[in-house]
Formats: sequence, structure tokens, C-alpha cells
Amino acid sequence: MSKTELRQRLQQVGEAMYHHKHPFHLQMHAGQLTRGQMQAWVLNRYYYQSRIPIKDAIILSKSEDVALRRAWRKRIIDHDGDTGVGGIEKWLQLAEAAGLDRNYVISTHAILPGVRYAVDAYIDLVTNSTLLEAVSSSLTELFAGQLIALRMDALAKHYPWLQNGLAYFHGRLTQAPEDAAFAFDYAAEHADTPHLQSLVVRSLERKCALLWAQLDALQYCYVEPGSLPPQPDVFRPEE
Ligand SMILES: O=C(O)c1cc(C(=O)O)c2c(n1)C(=O)C(=O)c1cc(C(=O)O)[nH]c1-2
Repeated sequence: MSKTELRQRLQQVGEAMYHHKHPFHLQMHAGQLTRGQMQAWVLNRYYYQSRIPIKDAIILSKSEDVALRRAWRKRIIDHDGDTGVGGIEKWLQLAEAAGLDRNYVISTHAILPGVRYAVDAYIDLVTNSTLLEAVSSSLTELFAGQLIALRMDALAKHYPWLQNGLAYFHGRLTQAPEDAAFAFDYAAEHADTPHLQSLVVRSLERKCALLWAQLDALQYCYVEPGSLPPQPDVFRPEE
């Protein structure tokens, strides 16, 4: 595949498998989720946010390429903060806007087992794969910018009580496309055989699946049929 063909192939995967089409997101964007269901999303998604800099540190640790490390460390700073407020803190601001206690969220005690497994699968993927596959697993960000723009409109329109917590998404609007462009150029340059290109595509598919699985867990437990697992700590909406 040429670079353009690889990009088109990744686009096809995203159109078929990225979580923008998940029923939980479709209902969120249509304003059909309750406050409790939105709280469950914010609380559970925190676990993903909290693992992102850890997986990026694993990617850094795999690389002997100074240029890659110099570019990639920005991701850790984006999430952890440096002179400014980082993404993890901004997600906690979103949680507080949603009416959740920050320490309760940080504890991650109340997240669903399915979400924990799916997010941990991301850490396993980058730990146990090659650097090329680990970098490629971030390529869902090729599609994240558009989804986040759509989500921001939907949140402002349907869930105005979250309006003080949207700073996280503002930041991602520019960070995601920049990060994705770098990762794609790296993958396209280093996947110089059909086999390596197939590994890039496979890595994106696996990442799409673990994003999708997080929303499946939320959908089954909080939306339909609404049967919460019996774990004592799992978040239970008040309504
Ligand atoms: O809200 C979303 O739908 C969404 C999706 C993704 C993604 O596609 O992986 C990321 C994010 N958000 C995000 O905020 C983020 O920081 C992020 C980092 C990564 C990554 O794989 O390195 N993906 C994503």
C-alpha cells in the first residue's frame, strides 16, 4: 500500500469500528442520557484518562529514537500538566461539574469491571507489542477530533449542567489531530512491508475494540437492560 492507501485503509477501519457509532454515544449526542448515566460515563472514563500517560511512558520506554521520544513526551505533559493544568485535572473538573466527588473518582473503586479490563487491555497491548504496533494503537486519534467537536456541541445543548467542565475537550480539539498526524507519519514510514502495514491496521482494530468494549459495559449496566453488577462498590446513580 502507498501512504495514501494506508491512510484510506485506516479510515475504513475507523468508519466501521470507531466508537463514534456506539449506541451509548449516539444516545449521548441525541440528549437521551440521564444525569446518572452521564455521571457513570465521566466516572468510568476517568480510568482511561488516568492510564493514558502510563501507556505513553511505556511507549517512550520502548523507543531508542530521540525524535520519537521528543515528540511523544508532549503527550504525557498534555495529560499530567507542567506549567499549566493537565488533562487529568481537567477531567476531574468535568467530574466535579457532573456532581461527583474528585477523590471518589480518583480512587477508581466504583468503575465497572468491564471498563477496567478494556482499559487494562490497552496497557497490555502497548506492553506486549512492537513499538510500531504500540504507536499505531494511538491512531484512533485520527477520528477523535471530529467526535469531540460533535460531543462538545451535544453537551452544551443537552447537558448544560456540565458546562463548567468542558475545558478538557477544548484542549483535545487541537491535541488529538496533531498527535494523530505525528503517529500516522511514523507508522507510514516504518511499516515498509505489507506485513508491517497489516500489523498497523490490526493494532488500530484492537484499539477500536477496546474503546467499544468500554461503552458496551456502560450500555449494559446503566442503559439497557440496566442491570448493575452486584459488586458492592460499583457506582449507582441516585435517580
Ligand atoms: O473522547 C474520545 O472519544 C477520545 C478518544 C480517544 C481515542 O480515540 O483513543 C482518545 C481521547 N478521547 C482522549 O481524550 C485522549 O486523550 C486520548 C489519547 C489516546 C491515545 O490513544 O493515546 N486516545 C485518546
